[in-house]
Amino acid sequence: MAKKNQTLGEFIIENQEAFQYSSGELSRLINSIRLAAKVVNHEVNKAGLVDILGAAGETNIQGEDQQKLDVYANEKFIQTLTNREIVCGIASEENDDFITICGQKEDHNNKYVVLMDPLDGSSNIDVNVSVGTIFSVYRRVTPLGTPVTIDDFLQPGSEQVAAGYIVYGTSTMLVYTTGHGVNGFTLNPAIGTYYLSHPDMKFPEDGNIYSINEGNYAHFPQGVKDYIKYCQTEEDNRPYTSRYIGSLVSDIHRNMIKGGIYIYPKSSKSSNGKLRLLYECNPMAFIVEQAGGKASDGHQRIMDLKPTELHQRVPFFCGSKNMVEKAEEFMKKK
Ligand SMILES: O=P(O)(O)OC[C@H]1O[C@](O)(COP(=O)(O)O)[C@@H](O)[C@@H]1O
Ligand SMILES: [Mg+2]
Ligand SMILES: [Mg+2]
Repeated sequence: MAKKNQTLGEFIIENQEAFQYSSGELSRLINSIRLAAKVVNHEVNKAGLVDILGAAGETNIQGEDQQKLDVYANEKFIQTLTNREIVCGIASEENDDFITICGQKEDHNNKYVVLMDPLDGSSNIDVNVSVGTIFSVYRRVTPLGTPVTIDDFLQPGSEQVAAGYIVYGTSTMLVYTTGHGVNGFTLNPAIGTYYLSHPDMKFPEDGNIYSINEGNYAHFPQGVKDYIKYCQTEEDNRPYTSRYIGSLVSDIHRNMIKGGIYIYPKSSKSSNGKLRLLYECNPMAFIVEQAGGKASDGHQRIMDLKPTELHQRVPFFCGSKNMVEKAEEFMKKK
């Protein structure tokens, strides 16, 4: 049983056996993410003092202006994961294609691939609003000793062996699952150690917070418009409260603690919405489901979707189980 204030290191070792493939590699992988997150956290915390604010001057494959912190975080996570000899491939929001990691012995014998959003909530970096990092881990499907292929990355979310996020907010927290519940660890920056502050996190089945960028209302499907009206109607425990930070990690983290629903739907401006299936929606869906919540594209379970492209986007409905089911009812009607 997870002991409050246990360190992340202790927790990882103690729970290693629970992992079906436990041979220590996944523990080393989580440990390397823990380390890279500390390095990024250090930079985030002093963002105004060092030359890390603003655009980096490049655009990524999504056509977005990369922020300096996007590039910095991307480099730190790739470096740390590569140095630890655990991954055979990495895919990132900031890299057009996946990266093959052949290992120091160049034998392609590592078992895991990592997909990541190194810096989530980029539009909030320069305005000192919380941002995050999201990661998703799979066992490779191609034979050991051969270079990874796209097949190792295009696996349905239900095949994830671990997923998590780091939120760089008023405090820095690492929240993750290996399929045995969800646990949250808070970083004590003075000593650089994460402590178990949120054992066995549970997503309330109901809540009264809805999170959606209503600025796009005119372009939303009718089902979403009707659900927003439902949230705003004076009835039962409604109207709900509208909360939207604009950082996926922070919006879902808040809703997981308080109860609520986050929606980034498709719209007449973006036929598949904005969020990326492989390194935003799948990992958040794994965590949310492990905490008792629900995640779909408005119709189908996110983790049942068969990915076809590295950077594909999907509509995302995620949060308290009863609230997501209500929103899906409205989507069905239209
Ligand atoms: O500004 P919008 O259109 O509401 O989009 C906000 C959403 O886009 C994101 O910033 C996309 O993620 P990145 O910042 O990693 O590109 C989410 O974190 C957030 O929920
Ligand atoms: Mg993101
Ligand atoms: Mg990002």
